[in-house]
Amino acid sequence: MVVLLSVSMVALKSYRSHTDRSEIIINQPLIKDKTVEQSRMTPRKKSNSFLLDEMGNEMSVIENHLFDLDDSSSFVSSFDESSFEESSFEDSDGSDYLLNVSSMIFSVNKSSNLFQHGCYMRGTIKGKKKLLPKEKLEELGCSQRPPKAIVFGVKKAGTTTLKEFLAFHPDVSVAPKELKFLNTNSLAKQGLAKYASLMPYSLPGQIPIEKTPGYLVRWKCAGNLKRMIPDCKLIAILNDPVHRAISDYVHLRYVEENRIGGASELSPKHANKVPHYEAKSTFEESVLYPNGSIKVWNTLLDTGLYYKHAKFWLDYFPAENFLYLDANDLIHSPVQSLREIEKFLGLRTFFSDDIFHFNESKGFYCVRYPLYSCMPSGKGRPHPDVDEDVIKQLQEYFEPYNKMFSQLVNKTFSWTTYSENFIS
Ligand SMILES: Nc1ncnc2c1ncn2[C@@H]1O[C@H](COP(=O)(O)OS(=O)(=O)O)[C@@H](OP(=O)(O)O)[C@H]1O
Repeated sequence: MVVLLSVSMVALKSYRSHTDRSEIIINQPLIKDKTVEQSRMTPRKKSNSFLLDEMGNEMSVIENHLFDLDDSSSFVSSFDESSFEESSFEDSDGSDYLLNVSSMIFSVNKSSNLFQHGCYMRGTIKGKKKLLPKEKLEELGCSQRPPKAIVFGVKKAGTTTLKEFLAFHPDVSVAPKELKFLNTNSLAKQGLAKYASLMPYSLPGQIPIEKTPGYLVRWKCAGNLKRMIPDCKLIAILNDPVHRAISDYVHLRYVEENRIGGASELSPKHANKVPHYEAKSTFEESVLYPNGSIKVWNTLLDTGLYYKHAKFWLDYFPAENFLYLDANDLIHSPVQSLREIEKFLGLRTFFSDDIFHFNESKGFYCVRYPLYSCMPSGKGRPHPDVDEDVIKQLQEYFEPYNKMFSQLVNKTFSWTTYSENFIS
């Protein structure tokens, strides 16, 4: 019990260190007669650990944090009462320990608006957002508005993570799913009102954003968007085209083998179109003919011709409407990428280092405050070992296009030039 109380103090301190208006109070220890260590070793049940939002909804935050705990073996092995107490009061580490606390329930004071985000309550069950009551929506001027900005590229460059990160900004309202609205002419013809009806609610001052990373390479989307939202801002995150192709290949094989949504990408009806996807049993076979020449028409590769795609879009929107980010920056310094977006969209500065923590086991930054959020399990799949000569051949193929793209957008990317030892 003594241990539980001391852990409670730590948790309280951790939250307070992050917000002035923290109203979070410890409600009660969940497991009264176990030590923290015992409870940490117990397989977690959803019902064992949750956070209540203002409206009394369970939030998945602690559940997610527990997932993290399983990854942090060094912490588990070094854990004991004294080390916990000793190190837990260090400022930056305190909140990490908070992530590992499973043995209590927090409740949020009803007067706190810590978990309100725009027209929603954030972080209700399974991370879903819950719309505010109707009267409140009216009072705040909430409505479904068409996007003012779109994350329009590129598939497998970290767009989901970017969207998840952006969703924390108080001045944006992000569509939780890819709308793919511009992909289909018949849908796009239904116009702005239809587009808006698919978007999340936003406050008058918020920027509504959707992310569909396929837009960049589907050229008809440019015309469809221009007709509806001629001043739309367009953001793309771009990774090394060789790495991207491998990631896309892994994704397609997974889709194919599991026959899940998206299988149409491999459907034979597309086989005569150029470009189209081809994912054979190995990556090498997918991108090279038996004689060793490159299948340039394969969407796995065509998508990485950023110069070609960006140039096409420039016929529809002025250069200042585009922001191209380097995926490696998002991986290594998410705040830098997000600040670039804030500047581009004219948003106030919100993102800072203490919002993120580096998840060692995933190898990526995740959000740790105000709610834990990390990439879903479908991301970060292991990549196959690709023949080094094939990698080199693809790098040689892409490099001239990478350079042309850099000139076009006046920016150097970490993958613009492949050095001798470039690791894909
Ligand atoms: N936090 C973080 N920072 C930077 N990059 C990250 C992060 N999380 C995931 N990833 C990488 O994103 C890859 C998936 O990209 P997308 O989300 O664009 O995929 S998708 O097009 O929506 O399917 C995914 O590719 P794979 O590793 O091939 O799965 C990850 O490498």
